[in-house]
Amino acid sequence: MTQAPLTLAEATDKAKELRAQLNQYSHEYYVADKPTVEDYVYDRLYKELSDIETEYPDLITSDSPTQRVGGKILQGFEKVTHEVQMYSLNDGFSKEDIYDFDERVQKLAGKQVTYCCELKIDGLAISLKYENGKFVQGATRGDGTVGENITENLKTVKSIPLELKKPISVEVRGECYMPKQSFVNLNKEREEAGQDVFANPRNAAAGSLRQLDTSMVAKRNLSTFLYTVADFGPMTAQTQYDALNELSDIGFRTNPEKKLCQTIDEVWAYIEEYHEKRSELPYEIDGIVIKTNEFTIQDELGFTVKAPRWAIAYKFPPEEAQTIVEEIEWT
Ligand SMILES: NC(=O)c1cnc(OC2CCCC2)nc1N
Repeated sequence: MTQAPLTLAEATDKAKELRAQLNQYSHEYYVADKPTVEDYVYDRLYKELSDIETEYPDLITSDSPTQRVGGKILQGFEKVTHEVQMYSLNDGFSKEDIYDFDERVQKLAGKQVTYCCELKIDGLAISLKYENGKFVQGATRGDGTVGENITENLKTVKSIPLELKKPISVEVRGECYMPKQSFVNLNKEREEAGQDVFANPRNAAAGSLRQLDTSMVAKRNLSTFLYTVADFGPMTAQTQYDALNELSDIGFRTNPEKKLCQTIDEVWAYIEEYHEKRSELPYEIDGIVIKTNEFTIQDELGFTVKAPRWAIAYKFPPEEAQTIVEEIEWT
C-alpha cells in the first residue's frame, strides 16, 4: 500500500531513525561479521530512506548509507601530506632473524618485553582521518610522507565507518584489501568480459582504489583491518594490544587473530600456527607483524629513517602459485 506522503518534520525524524538503524545493521554485517537481520530487512529500510531522500534531498547527510554507492567521477587524486609519517617495516625471513630481533630489542630496552603479534594483511596501507567522529579524509600511504587523497573511494568501502561511535578526532591506519573469494569472482567476470585479470588480491585492491569512477569501487567488495593509531586524540591505550581493542570499540574493523606473546618462543609458535592456517583464511596474508606491545618501549626504541626499531615483519615464503590456481578451478 502506498503511504500518505510524510510532512518535512515527519520525514526528518523518519530519516534519522532509518539512518541509525541501517548504519547499525551495516556495522554488524561489514565490521563485526555478525549480521542480525536478513538482507531483505535491510533492503526494505534502505529503500524507505532512499525514497525519503529523493522526496527531500536536503535530508541527505554525509553518513547516510545511500552515500556508499558512489557515483562521482573524479578528475584525479589530490596529494595528501601525512603529518605523522606512515612507516614501513623491516623484514625477517627466518627463525634466526626473529630471535636476533628479540635479542636487539631486549638489549635496547634493557629488559624482557612482551610482543603483540598480528597477521600481515596483504593489501594497501591507508590512513583515515576523523573530526568529531565524522570521516573527513582517507589517503594512500604513497611514499610514507605524501599519499593520494582517495576519500571518495574509501567512502564506498562498507567496513569503513562514516561516523564513529564517539564524536572524537583521531587519525588511524590500516590495510584495505580484497577478500580471496571476491578476487576470484572479479577475475572470472573480467576474463568473461575479455579484460585483463589481476595477478593477486593486493593488485586488485590497489587497482580498485585507483578507480576514478567511485561507483566501480563500491562494487569491488573491498574490506579493511585497522591496526595503528597515528593521532591519538582522546584514546587512552598504552599498549598495541589495547589499541587494537580500542579501535574496535569506536567502530573500526580489526583482525581477530592478534596474540599477546610473553616470549619470542610464543611468537615463533604463533608464526608456525598461521603459516599452517594461511590457506584457510578468507583473505591473503604475506607474513606476521611482531610489535613490542608497550608504547613506552616503542617510544624508547623509536624509528630508523624508514621503519620502527620495535617491530619486524616475518615474511612467509611466497605461496606456491598452483594453490591460487586450484582455488580458481574450483569456483
Ligand atoms: N599489513 C599489515 O597487516 C600491517 C602492516 N603494518 C603494521 O604495523 C606497522 C605500521 C607502522 C609501524 C608498524 N601492522 C600490520 N598489521
